[in-house]
Amino acid sequence: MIHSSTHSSLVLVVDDEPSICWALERMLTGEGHEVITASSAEEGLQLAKSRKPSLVILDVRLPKEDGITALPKFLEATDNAPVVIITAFGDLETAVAAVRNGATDYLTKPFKLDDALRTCRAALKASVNRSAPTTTEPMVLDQSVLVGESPAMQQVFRQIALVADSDLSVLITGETGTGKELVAAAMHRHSRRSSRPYIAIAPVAINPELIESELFGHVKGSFTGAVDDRAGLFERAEGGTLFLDEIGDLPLGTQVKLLRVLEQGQYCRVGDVRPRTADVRVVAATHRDLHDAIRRNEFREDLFHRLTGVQIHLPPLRDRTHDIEPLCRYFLKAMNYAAGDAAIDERLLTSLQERRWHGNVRELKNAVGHAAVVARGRPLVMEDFPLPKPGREADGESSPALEHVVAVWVEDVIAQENGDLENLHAQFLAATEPTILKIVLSHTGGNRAKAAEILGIHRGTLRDRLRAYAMDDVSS
Ligand SMILES: Nc1ncnc2c1ncn2[C@@H]1O[C@H](COP(=O)(O)OP(=O)(O)OP(=O)(O)O)[C@@H](O)[C@H]1O
Repeated sequence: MIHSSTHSSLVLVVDDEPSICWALERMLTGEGHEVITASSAEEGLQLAKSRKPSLVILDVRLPKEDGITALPKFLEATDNAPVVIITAFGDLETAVAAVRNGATDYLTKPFKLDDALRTCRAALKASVNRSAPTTTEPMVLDQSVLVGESPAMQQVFRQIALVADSDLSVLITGETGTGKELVAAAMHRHSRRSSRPYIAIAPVAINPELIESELFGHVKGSFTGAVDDRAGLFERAEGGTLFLDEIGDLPLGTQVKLLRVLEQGQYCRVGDVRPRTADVRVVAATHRDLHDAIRRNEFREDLFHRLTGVQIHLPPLRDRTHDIEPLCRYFLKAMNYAAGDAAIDERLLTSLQERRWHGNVRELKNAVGHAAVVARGRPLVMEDFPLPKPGREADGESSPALEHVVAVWVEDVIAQENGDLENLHAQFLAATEPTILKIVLSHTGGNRAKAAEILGIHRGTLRDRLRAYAMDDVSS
């Protein structure tokens, strides 16, 4: 429940949709404010000059001059009153342009009145300490590479726009392939650090013994192989942004040192006692549940709080099916696909929206690429798409941990058996099946009929398998 504000203010709403003006007017007069409305930027500016409102709510899509272009004029006309931008076509570039041009906040249609109210209240409160925007040059709205029309992505765009220019550390969460790295890059691109380096690394990809040296650098002779003084990533990213992917896999010892950088802005090269100062914004990402990692003592709680100045969550693609059409169109356009907009019809779209997409946007992107090659310029059909990536349907989540273990196992076998690799599938079954059989049989108290039912195999097959693994003694 939202509590009422105490002061009455004059609010100007500029929107060419009467229903929006009406809803906002009702909401704000209910709060004790006076509301005036205009249906174009020109009309709104006249009112802004003559009435000097304390808050302007400004739509982006207006009949003649658009809201983003008109925004600096509203700031001038109202002596920097807060402006909340509203748009039905919120994309990242619009959000960033709005904030750059001096908007206090950003709302995407359709919005909940409660959210709008909260935003207006915060904007009115902020108006007291408001200073002029640093730039009044309208930002060029270029093609966004972070595609999304779903309310969830609109919320992500809004968060990026509002925090891009701050130095708050950011934690981006979401399943694999949801676009975490893309969000980190967008945040850097739209920050005042954009002319400085953006460095992305995944600590899991680095030899654990070398992580600290990679991050902080080392001095000559500090360990075998340290033949020279070497700058680490913090030093190389000076003034810019460091993106740490899969932060949940960072060793505990390194977590302590990272915490120090975040808290004190200082670090030492490995083997050196001289602290160095870091001016680096850290953006981290993880697909893991860090609360769970904290419970298991695998992740430091203090570091978690330090990293989450702001948390941005990217929902799985199956929970934002609205994004599937614009993403497909974007990927096809990027490939210059001949069939253009006709490439996807309603039927295909429905089938694509029904898929689980366990590999999220990455899987969709690869699938569209595959389909485009198969279809060779004609409109796409479902048969052109590769089979779905398997995932755990039971809880609707893929299991990256399991995937990882399997990947490590397979790669190990390949590395060990180098030349004479054969029967890999049988080897994998032999390595994993006894465990499954043992656990299911113990669950059924040794009842084979029940176990076969749970496993979804014939009782005779189960008997043969147990014999093959010399597990005959587990029975009933
Ligand atoms: N909203 C989006 N618009 C356009 N492309 C996207 C979007 N989201 C993801 N992609 C594309 O999908 C692929 C995967 O994205 P990305 O690497 O950012 O995901 P991730 O969440 O960091 O994955 P992982 O956890 O596996 O590292 C990339 O090719 C990226 O360009």
